[in-house]
Amino acid sequence: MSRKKAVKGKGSCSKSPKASPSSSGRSGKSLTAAASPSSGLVYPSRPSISNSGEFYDIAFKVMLVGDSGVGKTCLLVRFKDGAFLAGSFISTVGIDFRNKVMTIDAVKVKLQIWDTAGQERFRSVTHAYYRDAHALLLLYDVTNKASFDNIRAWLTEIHEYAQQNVVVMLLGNKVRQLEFGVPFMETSAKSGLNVELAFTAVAKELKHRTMKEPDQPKFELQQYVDKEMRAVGCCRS
Ligand SMILES: Nc1nc2c(ncn2[C@@H]2O[C@H](COP(=O)(O)OP(=O)(O)OP(=O)(O)O)[C@@H](O)[C@H]2O)c(=O)[nH]1
Ligand SMILES: [Mg+2]
Repeated sequence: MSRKKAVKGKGSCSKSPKASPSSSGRSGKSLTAAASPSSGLVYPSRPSISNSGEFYDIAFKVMLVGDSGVGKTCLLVRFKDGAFLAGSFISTVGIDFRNKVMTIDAVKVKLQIWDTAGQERFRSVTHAYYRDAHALLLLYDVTNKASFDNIRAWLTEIHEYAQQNVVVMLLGNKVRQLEFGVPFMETSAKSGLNVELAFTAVAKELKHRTMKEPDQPKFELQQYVDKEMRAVGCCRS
């Protein structure tokens, strides 16, 4: 299988407005070029020159959808650049994309990730891109009930505009928002998700408080939970 180089898109997390498909900027140009193959799936046959210079074997289009403010742009920036740009919220205008090449089972997989505007007024723009998407990440904000209540409406749109076999994943974002000033984690009594961990973490905290050794570092409950979740790939049942 021959390899192709990935072409860079751009994006930012609440930093600058995104280009709409009609814009003439760099993003707008990338968008036109990337949107053209109707199958969406790309099996490159020969290498080509690009900005990012990364080779890949196979490419997929992934779309981020969900209410405005749930954190789609931030999630993409975190995934692409490993950074969280906190600060004033600037809503995405239209649609934009960024590429990331990952190695999955020794295969270089390029994800072309489309960051859509959650605002209602851009819906007709984003609908046009659903058809080519191989996967949709549907986000809600765990601190915003309305964004969760709207999931059903988003799924209706997805069923209407996306391909039938599109991969859909629901993501509850902002789980580290500690606005109540207490450690936080998500659990599921039904699946068992994180249940063991929740009780273990509390037991550890209590034990450390009770049996405090003077030269031992302070036990940080949230840090422990984060570390354990990372160690098991986030989810334990
Ligand atoms: N605490 C916390 N804040 C977040 C998180 N993700 C995003 N935010 C904040 O939420 C706000 C909205 O984030 P965006 O990523 O711009 O939201 P969006 O879904 O792209 O919104 P639209 O572009 O309007 O559709 C910003 O102020 C971010 O800093 C998170 O995981 N935790
Ligand atoms: Mg955005």
